[in-house]
Amino acid sequence: MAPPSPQVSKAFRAMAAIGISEQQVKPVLKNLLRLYNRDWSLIEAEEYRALADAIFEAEDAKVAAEKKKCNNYDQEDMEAESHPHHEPELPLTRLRSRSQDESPSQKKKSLDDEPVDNIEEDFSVPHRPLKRLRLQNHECQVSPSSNTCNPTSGGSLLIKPKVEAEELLDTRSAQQPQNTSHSPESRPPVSPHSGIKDKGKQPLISKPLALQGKSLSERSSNGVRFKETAVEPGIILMPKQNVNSLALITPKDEPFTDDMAQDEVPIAMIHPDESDNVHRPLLTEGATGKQHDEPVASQERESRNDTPVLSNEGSMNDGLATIPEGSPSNLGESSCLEVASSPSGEVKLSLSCSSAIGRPGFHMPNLDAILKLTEEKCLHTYKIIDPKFSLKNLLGHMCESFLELATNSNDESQDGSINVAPNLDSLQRSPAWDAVGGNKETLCMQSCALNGPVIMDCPSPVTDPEVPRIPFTLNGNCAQVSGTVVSNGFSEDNVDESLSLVVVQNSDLTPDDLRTIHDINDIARGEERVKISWVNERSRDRPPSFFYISKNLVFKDADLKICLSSIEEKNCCATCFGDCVSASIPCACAYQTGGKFAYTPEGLIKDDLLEECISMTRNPQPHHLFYCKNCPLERIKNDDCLEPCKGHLRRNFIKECWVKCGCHGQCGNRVVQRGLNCNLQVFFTSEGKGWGLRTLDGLPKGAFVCEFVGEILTNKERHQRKIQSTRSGRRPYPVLLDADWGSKANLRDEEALCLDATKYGNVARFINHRCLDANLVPIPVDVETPDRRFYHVAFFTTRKVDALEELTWDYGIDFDDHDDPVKVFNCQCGSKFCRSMTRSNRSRSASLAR
Ligand SMILES: C[S@@+](CC[C@H](N)C(=O)[O-])C[C@H]1O[C@@H](n2cnc3c(N)ncnc32)[C@H](O)[C@@H]1O
Repeated sequence: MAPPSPQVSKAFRAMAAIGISEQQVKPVLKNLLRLYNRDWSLIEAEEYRALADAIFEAEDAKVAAEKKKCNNYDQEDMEAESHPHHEPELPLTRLRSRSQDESPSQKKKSLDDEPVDNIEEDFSVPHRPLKRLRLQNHECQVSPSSNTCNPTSGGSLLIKPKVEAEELLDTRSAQQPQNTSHSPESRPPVSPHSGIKDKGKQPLISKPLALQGKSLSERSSNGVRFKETAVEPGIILMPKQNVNSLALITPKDEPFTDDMAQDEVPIAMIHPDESDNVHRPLLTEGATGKQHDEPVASQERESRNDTPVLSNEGSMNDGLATIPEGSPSNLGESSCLEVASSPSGEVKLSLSCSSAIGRPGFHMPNLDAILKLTEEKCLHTYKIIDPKFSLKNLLGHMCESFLELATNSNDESQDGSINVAPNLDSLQRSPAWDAVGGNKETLCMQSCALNGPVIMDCPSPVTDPEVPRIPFTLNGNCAQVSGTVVSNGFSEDNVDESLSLVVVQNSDLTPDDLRTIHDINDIARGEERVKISWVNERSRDRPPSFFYISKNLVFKDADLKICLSSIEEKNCCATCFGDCVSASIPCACAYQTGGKFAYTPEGLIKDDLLEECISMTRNPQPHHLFYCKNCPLERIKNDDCLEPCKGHLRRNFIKECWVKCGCHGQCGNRVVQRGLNCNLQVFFTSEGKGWGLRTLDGLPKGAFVCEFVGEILTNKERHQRKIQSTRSGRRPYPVLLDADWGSKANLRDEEALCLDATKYGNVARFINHRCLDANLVPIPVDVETPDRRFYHVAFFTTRKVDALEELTWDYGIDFDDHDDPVKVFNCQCGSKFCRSMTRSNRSRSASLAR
């Protein structure tokens, strides 16, 4: 047993001095370390004040949760009596839950249940049995007994979507007492990749809410448990109530959630001075939509600090120069900030958020609430500690700065830092973009004000192409277009496009803009054998800009050599000729698939192999799993609280013939390497999933559709990107190549690889997730190297797929695993087995029961 680090011991001692036991300290400290990215100075500051606060709040919450629990139990007892035969309608997942209950993972004790002796171990490299087992497609829960490695085994695949996504608390957690009995019926459905989902098997403070402003949401039998889920960026999160601006230091971007239970108050808050009026609407008296006549954009000095605020004075229609500042790195790819000023010194700011377009359930939030929530996010993200901080003031400062810079002729930033070009999104929404095709002037439409997709008005024709204009309105709730209020998504019928246009010079287009324009007819830009069209029947959004590659490419550090010399006799069929699949005796390449070729002569994957792959993916058994002693995924976190390997799923591999084989290029055992051959289309989904991929032709069961192509990264690089993407707002879509990690002890970081299609990728980056019954299954395929640290991730149809049906695969997300660093989205897959859906159903019924 390794001793705890001196810092940990010191923290224990400091807490002991104020009467807090190590047992109380440990879980909170662990999570603070995570939250603070192991910045001990934050924890040690002010005599460990943050730590003490978090512990005290956790204790308070325990009491509150206890009360709630009692209430819920009473209610549930009543319900149980009135519905004694209620069964969840997910036989598959229930079945799996049962097996999970029997899994060794279930024997894991909760952190707080551990004897005091074990506490120290948590702060050393864990060589003890898993204290928590988690199983997902990518980070699977495993049995300690399965710590064996199968060199021929496949690996699990992982999409880690949107690390920058914001988190929501799981209201179910807040509303339901923790089920410690783990009865299968009471469990939520599990990830098809996970096989095991053991909620409540250990109390965990995944984030010290005292320092995040989050409320306590759940209490376990012997500790506090915070449950969170995530929501993708673009969704406006509304705190329910009791959420005040926090004046505290929070090292990570952990925004408030809209699932905060009503009686929960964020911990360690310092309430802002009410007299500060921080929650006054940014734009006053403008909620009527009468923007043409209303005065706007004057500077009204705030009494407290003399910063200008935005109010409605003067006409915004005359002489306003619009300066869109499309800065994806700051605002996210679907947002842009616009600054408009008039010669008389009036300045207005407008935030466009196109990701709200077409989002189901979109509604106009209250402006006060938006300001409040944004302030809270600022407080968290930027560690602003002044309780008087106000977004309104900040925006006022921005207007001031704009005026200063705009009127100072010596300031060089006029040409540099303020971009007169529209952002990409604006271009993409342009109805006239196709028509002008990148000519001297380009027309684009701006949409969406502070609070959603609002079409902006453009009453005056543009006369000077050097000064693009987007006269617009920001009235707090919605804007008017030609007399029609458009408040929720594009209402194309109502839009008078001529009034919503702005002239932008072609020279202002970024390379990203231009690339997107080139992609109009073929998103693959000729890189594939077939063209891939795209269509958006719901809005004017265009697909995101990225570099299309049809083959994986090493980014930098990946230790991957593809060389002929590594292909031995046994790895190829040098003596074959013609078509191996039609030969009477299977060649050496069929060895990996049990001496039978994986494909039929028609090029479909054979049914028995396919069914096995599907079953393994949807319902993995313990023997499908292995875990590494020193898991690269855990190691790269460089965490004091190094967790044991969460496990990896074995999969069946397909081995295709290749250049060292004697057969010809059209051999039936060369399917994936020939690339995609289906008529696919990228389209904008109607369910709020963004873009998706569909097939234009019907596909038979077992057909190869495409592979997941991207940059080959080490997981260390992935981790670094993840951190960067959180800052920049870009969304990484990595897929782990962890099939063979177990075959080598101490895999070096350069050997632990994954694929990232965020910037360089193929059409697979558009395939959305579907829980359990997806129509695609990913299968690892060996082509050019027997080294299974790298392989192709190929998608095959799990059943017959109709023309125009969306193609989906199960990312393996465990929507209930709030300890997972992957931030999940609000699943809209529509499957009756949707794991996210059943969770919210449970949440709803729990709240009904209250
Ligand atoms: C690999 S991308 C798929 C393409 C993506 N829809 C787009 O527009 O680029 C994964 C992202 O798509 C969205 N997504 C995928 N499946 C979803 C689902 N079932 N429900 C909601 N959003 C989904 C999530 O935002 C996720 O982070």
